[in-house]
Amino acid sequence: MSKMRVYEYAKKQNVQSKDIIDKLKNMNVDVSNHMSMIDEEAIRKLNDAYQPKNSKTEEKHKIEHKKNPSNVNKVENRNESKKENTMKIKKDEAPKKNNGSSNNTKPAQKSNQQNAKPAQKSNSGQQQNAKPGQKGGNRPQGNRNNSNFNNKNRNNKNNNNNNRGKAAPAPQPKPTPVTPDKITFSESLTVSELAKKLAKEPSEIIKKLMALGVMATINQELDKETIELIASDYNVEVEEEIIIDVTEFENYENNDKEEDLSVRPPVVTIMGHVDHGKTTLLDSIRNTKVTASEAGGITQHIGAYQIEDKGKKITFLDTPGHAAFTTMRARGAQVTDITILVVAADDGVMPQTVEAINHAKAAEVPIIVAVNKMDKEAANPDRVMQELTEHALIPEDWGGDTIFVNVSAIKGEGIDDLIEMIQLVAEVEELKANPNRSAQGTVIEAQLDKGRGSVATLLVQNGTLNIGDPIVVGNTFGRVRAMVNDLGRRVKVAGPSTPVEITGLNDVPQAGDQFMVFTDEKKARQIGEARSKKQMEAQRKESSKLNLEDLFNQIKEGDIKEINVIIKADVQGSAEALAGSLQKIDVEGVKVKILHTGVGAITESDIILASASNAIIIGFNVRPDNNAKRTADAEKVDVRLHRIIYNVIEEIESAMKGMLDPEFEEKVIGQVEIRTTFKVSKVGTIAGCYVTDGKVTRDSTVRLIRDGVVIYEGKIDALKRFKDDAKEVSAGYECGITLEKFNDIKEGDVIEAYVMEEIKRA
Ligand SMILES: Nc1nc2c(ncn2[C@@H]2O[C@H](COP(=O)(O)OP(=O)(O)OP(=O)(O)O)[C@@H](O)[C@H]2O)c(=O)[nH]1
Repeated sequence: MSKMRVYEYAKKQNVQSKDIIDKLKNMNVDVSNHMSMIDEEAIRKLNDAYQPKNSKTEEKHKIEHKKNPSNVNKVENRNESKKENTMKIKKDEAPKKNNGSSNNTKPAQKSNQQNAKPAQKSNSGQQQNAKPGQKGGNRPQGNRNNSNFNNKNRNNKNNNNNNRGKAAPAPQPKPTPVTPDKITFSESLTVSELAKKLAKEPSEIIKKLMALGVMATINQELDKETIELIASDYNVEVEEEIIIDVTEFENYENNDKEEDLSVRPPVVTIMGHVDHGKTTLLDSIRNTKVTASEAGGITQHIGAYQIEDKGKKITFLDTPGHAAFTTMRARGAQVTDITILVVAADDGVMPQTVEAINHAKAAEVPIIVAVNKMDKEAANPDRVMQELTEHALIPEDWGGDTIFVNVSAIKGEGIDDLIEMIQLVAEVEELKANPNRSAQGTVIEAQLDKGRGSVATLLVQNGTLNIGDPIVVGNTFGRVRAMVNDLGRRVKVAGPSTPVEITGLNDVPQAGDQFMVFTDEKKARQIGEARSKKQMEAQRKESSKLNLEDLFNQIKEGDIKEINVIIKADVQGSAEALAGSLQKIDVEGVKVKILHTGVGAITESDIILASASNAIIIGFNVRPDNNAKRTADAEKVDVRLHRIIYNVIEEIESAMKGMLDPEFEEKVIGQVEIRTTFKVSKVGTIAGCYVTDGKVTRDSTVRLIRDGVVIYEGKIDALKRFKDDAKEVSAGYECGITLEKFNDIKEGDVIEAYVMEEIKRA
């Protein structure tokens, strides 16, 4: 073809006809409109003009994409596909260039080398060919930049199009995929993913796995060991990429330098046996030190408080008891720096004293012993010391290193000494933090407040917390809206070891949850949501795991049914009380299993957990949010809302009774004596009877007893009174009875009639 019309050429170059007309006019080629014919010479000139410009246009596109931020995603995707495309082109181009300049990855290089031979052949074949245009299709694609080639082929429109348009499929045999030298993975790979990475067919991998004794399907996840095993079979190195989980607080580096650190107040927990005076001691310390200095301050119970003595602060956790201490530790929170072990001087070491010692020791927290109730006549501090030595708490006076302070919490005696000792231990411990960084710490308490929403007491352990800080607390997030200290005063900042009550979170976190401040709210939200999702998944996994284990237990224990319950309450205390009461319900054969307890409204995640584990949700003084309601309807989850614990217990108890398979009991309804028998052909033996006790009914089950031995048990075939069928015959009457498929009836036998009755559980 020697000539073509303007619009044809425009179409070929993917430009407007007008552009072609303009260009031609600039070249002094006379054209009038898009239908005008252009000759070979003009086409050549146009080709020259368009070839370089095309690549420029591409460049321009790229730049434009980068400039336009709204296109970010698109650009990334395009770049992705471009990358892929580039890889493909490179592989095919490689034989020609074969310098690996644009692709440095090993596998690609290998592929280059391997492909080198056939491609060279194809190239040389082309060189031998006098008319390259005729064999144009055989050339590896990517020729569009070769203007020479294009020019020489200008009379072959199809060829030209192939070369100019998308990469033409190379007719040369598809190069066999090359096994890479090294593959990378993170966490795990499925069989098909591994096959792809190794450039093998999945079936081949499955066969290899079979040979190793692993029966795997194509979508099965393989662990590191198996991946390594398979890869080593192909001499491929495996590298595991560790993906840093941004949702884990531990993954955030704590790069405080020594010079950034300054002394922080100690955080003290008081533990001891019941009634040994923990609460009185806490109050006593607070009263002597707080109210005195902060006259007029209305003390607030926010779960922790601070006192100041000689310019030095001490933070006390206001939640005495081992439960709080251990719950926090169980959640990975180490908040206590010093433990005060209260032992009543008149009572000595008791079981919970020992428990407290063990908790403190396990947490490696130094112990100060406060020997309390010294005002009592029966006080015997020496005995306390003596008993504690058995638990490796040896007083300094006796050559040990445990500080003992004698106090009377009720009289406020010895409190100053105790505080002095706390300061001393704190000094030895060199407790430090960096106040000039974003805050992190632990939740001491959290609850849902009717007016204020989620309220959490946070203990700042490092950094300084400010009003307005974007924060992630456990699996919740938000912005610190307001901060109130232990005196009920609004504060704007809270430094290390300070307890503050904050509002502004989207949900209620749990005691012991960690918190962390982030630079912006978006990030906080992202991380908070991701953490919540992660926790939900973990919970779901946990529940299915538990169910499996329970299944096993059920088999062992003999068909025990259980009722799965999720409790959401307005305060942690109610949730725990309810959980405790429900677990105490005693219905034989059924157990209550508390899957989850939490504080706050019933959320969608609760419903999903319930749905996944077939649980009932109990809302105590809380209600489901709208999302939760919708999901509950969709998932058909039973949500019960209550305000009185007793009602909940009653409801669950009856549910538990209803759940049981009905239990039947045999109830004897009558006795019948056989006085004579008749043999009737086709009917069998008819017993002529007399009902001696109760009655016999047509549908009762009967036992034929001879000399005290049951010789038949079954149904009545016919019950007759004289010649008529009877429904029932009562004591004192005669009747005729035939038994189902049983004729060996003898005079003197006794028929016992009974029914099975369902027993109502008490
Ligand atoms: N005589 C005397 N009585 C005390 C002293 N300290 C506490 N008590 C009394 O001991 C009892 C128990 O005190 P709490 O402070 O409630 O003891 P607790 O260890 O907090 O008790 P639980 O909270 O039940 O574990 C109360 O009747 C107090 O008044 C003291 O120093 N001297």
